Amino acid sequence: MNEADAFPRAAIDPFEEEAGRLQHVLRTMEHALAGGPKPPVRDEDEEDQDEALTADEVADVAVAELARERRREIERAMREPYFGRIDFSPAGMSRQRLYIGKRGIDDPASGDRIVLDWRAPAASLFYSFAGQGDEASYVSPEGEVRGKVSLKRNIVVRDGELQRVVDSYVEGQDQAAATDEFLLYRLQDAKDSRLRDIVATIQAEQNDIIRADRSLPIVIQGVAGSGKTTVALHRLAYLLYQHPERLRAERMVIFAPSAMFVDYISEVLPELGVGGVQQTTFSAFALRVLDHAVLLVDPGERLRQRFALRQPPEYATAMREVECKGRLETWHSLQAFLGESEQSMLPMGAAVAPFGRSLEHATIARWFFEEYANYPVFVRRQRVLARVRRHFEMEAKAAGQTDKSSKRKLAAAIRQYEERWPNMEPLTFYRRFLEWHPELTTSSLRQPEKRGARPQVQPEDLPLLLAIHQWLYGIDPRDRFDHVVIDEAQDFSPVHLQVLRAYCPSNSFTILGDLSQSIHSEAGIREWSAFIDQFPSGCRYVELSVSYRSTFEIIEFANRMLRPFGPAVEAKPVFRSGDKVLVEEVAWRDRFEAVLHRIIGMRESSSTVAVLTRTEEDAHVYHNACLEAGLDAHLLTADRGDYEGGISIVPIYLAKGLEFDSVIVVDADANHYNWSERDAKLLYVGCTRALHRLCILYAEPITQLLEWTKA
Ligand SMILES: Nc1ncnc2c1ncn2[C@@H]1O[C@H](COP(=O)(O)OP(=O)(O)OP(=O)(O)O)[C@@H](O)[C@H]1O
Repeated sequence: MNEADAFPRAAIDPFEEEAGRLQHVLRTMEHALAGGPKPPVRDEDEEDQDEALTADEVADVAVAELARERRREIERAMREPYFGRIDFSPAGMSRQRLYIGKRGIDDPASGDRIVLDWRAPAASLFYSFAGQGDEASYVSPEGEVRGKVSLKRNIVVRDGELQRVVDSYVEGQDQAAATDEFLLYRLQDAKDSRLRDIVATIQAEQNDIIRADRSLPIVIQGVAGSGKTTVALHRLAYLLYQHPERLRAERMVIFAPSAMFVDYISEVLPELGVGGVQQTTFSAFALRVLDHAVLLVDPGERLRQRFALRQPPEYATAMREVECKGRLETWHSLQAFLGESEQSMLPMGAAVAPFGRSLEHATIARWFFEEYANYPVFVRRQRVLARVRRHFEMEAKAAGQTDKSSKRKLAAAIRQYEERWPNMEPLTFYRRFLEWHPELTTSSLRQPEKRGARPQVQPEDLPLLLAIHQWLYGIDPRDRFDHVVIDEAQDFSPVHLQVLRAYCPSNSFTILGDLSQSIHSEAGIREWSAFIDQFPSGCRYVELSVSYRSTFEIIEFANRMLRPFGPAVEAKPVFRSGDKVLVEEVAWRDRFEAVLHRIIGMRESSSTVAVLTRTEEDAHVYHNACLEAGLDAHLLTADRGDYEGGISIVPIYLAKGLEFDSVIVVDADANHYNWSERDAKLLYVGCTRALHRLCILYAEPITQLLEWTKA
């Protein structure tokens, strides 16, 4: 796009200039639509005849579908063809006006690129240029391109109409304030029920992560609301654009904390034009790989126990087990156990052939332990059995024993030998491993199995079961990933990562989380080094400290909650001021009335409002109160797979990762929140869910955690 300016910019009002340009781009796109290949209209009879299509017809259908998709893309892009412009003069060359959009657009007549895809190398200028001096550069496939920027402009187009033009940098003018103006304008919007893309306002530190080298694993510690999840999704879209030959969407995965969260983030990638990326939870992935041979003990029950106000006595033991199962030492111990188990995998004695020579144990052992040593155990078994079968068949042939009854004898001998091999179910080995470690045996696995019922395991058993599955079966090529994103990674254990690394041999990982939000502490990590150290050949570590979600007042308030509990990376708010955080005492008997009153007030200006309770039991009670008052409120519990927006009643621990325009934290009293790091983190998570308004209700005695913040 080497387009020289048609008009000297100073003489033209930016809005008028962009309105003219927009018309030109829209006309070009209309021409592209009118001139492009028209998909043939198929009648219903034809559609019914799919099975009878010839190869040429199949190819025609594929071409027609491509044409249809291309038209749909252009129609979508016409609603918002671009969102930014940067005027850049590469050294020794004339000025280029670069328009940046969600997708690249070409002028079909001239072949010129009139809009750059946001992921294109030159588009990086739009995100990395922060207006300190006019020098800028970007890395193109040919090398670094240096030059000067003379204009950076944000442009809002909705449904093909120009709405707003904000210059965040104009050569020779002091524009420092305008840099944030557009971001603030975007952040002030009320959000709907889904996470959205941020292509128009990606910040320099986020851009750096999105475009980071795919071959180096990256660990990101980001404060609440710093855009971790959003950035990870944009990174996937970027990597796919950048490496179309090496990466496939279906071989990329994002591990999210819950099915509800998967639903909440499900629209970002399609908005970015990316389909097919796997979005799942670790448990769902593990159960699928294990072919659902085990059932997960109700995960909701574990959460209810973990966040109950008073835990049963056996809870502490269960949590010690969780912690222990996540330690790398346990994984190493499992590997040692599996190494030893290998010795007992091969049946003792010879494979006795019905005709001719039998096979000595030593020969079979050489195959199993030496020749096939690099294969997973089950594959070794299959290869050995195939070789034994061939040997038996050859011996029978040599002995002239090829009639029907000899064949039957042969088959029986092979079956007999096969039956001497031990059972190769991962769970069998896991049970034996637990016998080695009685301190790790969960009550669920100790229970006698009902006939035909699938055994139940806890979430922390799954990584170890997967490790055994890998040892037995290796990795199915269909389960290999080109890139793995782990969100809320502070709740993953070192063993989770150790096991996942086998599914992604390229070590292309994006791992993100926030240690200040680690409310499942026994299950997760305390330091990022627990992950970083697992990549001896290098791993990048980045901290994101600016929170884009919440107002200045909310972030300041939430930060105070954690201060007594040691060093944490504190969130820095974007200077977006809003309402004061309201901390209000209510009489215990009036608490429902107070909440209803607040919900109704907040709902006037918020599309999403959440009432955050300390326990799931409380969430049920508040939900009932809302229903009785005629409010259409949704109860979010651990087994829910979708998130609907509107009014939500949620236990605080399930709200992690979500956000709401307004949040009411209820029952912030000493009975519900102790002076403890875990409860401080719970309140921190709750407060940082709010974008615009935060209200905290308590009945005396107020929790010390709040008392402290008031001091
Ligand atoms: N550059 C940006 N421009 C506009 N909005 C942004 C930007 N970065 C983040 N946001 C917004 O901030 C909010 C928080 O983003 P996100 O949920 O990705 O953060 P997070 O770090 O994963 O938060 P948490 O750890 O609290 O779950 C979202 O509404 C997102 O759209």
